[in-house]
Amino acid sequence: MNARETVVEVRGLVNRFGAQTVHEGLDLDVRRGEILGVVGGSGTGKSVLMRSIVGLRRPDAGSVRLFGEDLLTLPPARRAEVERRVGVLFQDGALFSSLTVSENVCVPLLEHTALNARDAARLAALKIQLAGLPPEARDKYPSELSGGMRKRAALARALALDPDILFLDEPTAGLDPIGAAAFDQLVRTLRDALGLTVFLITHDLDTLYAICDRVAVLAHKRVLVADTLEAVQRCDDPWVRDYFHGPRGRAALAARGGERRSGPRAAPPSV
Ligand SMILES: Nc1ncnc2c1ncn2[C@@H]1O[C@H](COP(=O)(O)OP(=O)(O)OP(=O)(O)O)[C@@H](O)[C@H]1O
Repeated sequence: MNARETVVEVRGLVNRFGAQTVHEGLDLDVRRGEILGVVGGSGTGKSVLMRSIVGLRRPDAGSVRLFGEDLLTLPPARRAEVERRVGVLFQDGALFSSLTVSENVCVPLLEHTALNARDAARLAALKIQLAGLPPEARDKYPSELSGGMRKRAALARALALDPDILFLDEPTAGLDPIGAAAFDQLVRTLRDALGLTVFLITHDLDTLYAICDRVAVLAHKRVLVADTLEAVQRCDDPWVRDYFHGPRGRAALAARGGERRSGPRAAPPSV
């Protein structure tokens, strides 16, 4: 792994919604093989940043390069090739409610590969297993799953096409502490085993401490700092101070020892 190779390069990003400016000259690099935690107060534009990177939103200015390519200027066939290297888990999971877990995972396989239905279902079964779901989950509908299982089903779908980079938008939100810890470890195991790069939006301090190599803080319409957790914590910004050194930040820090995942998780700071 070349830790310095950049797989996502965002430069001078500007995103506006009417009179509201969400990003103003935002720069960010994501390096191959890292788990980058993306944090920031509610509404600072973490999801909009993710959508801009994966080509779901055309920014008002600036450039986004994914694997060296600007998705928005690529011809459709080339764009589809790059998109195949990207797995996305949206905040709400975004599973099709009328399809079973297996059918949900088959959707990208049938859309982007020449597999027939039977082979797609076989491959989907492997992805479902990889995401830590039992075989009996395959034929269940999303409404029949727990929140944690739904996240895993969405992860299985995000992994369907063997992506090189995984975008996860608050994957542990709403999970109980043990489920959240297990999901974190699954993400790290997948990164280690598959050599994935992970862009992980979170409010969860425990996730940052447990699995992130670097942390990017969104504030003041840009990335305030992107560095190791230790370096970020030294950043002299009021939001960073409150987030990391407020009561919940201290609780998460105190839990960093062996008991980190067995005790209560720090709740997200109110933002
Ligand atoms: N399609 C849209 N139309 C208008 N405004 C939007 C749209 N999408 C996002 N916004 C606004 O952009 C801002 C950033 O939204 P975004 O969802 O990226 O925030 P976030 O940092 O992910 O927040 P949270 O942590 O609460 O999920 C918000 O004020 C939101 O209302």
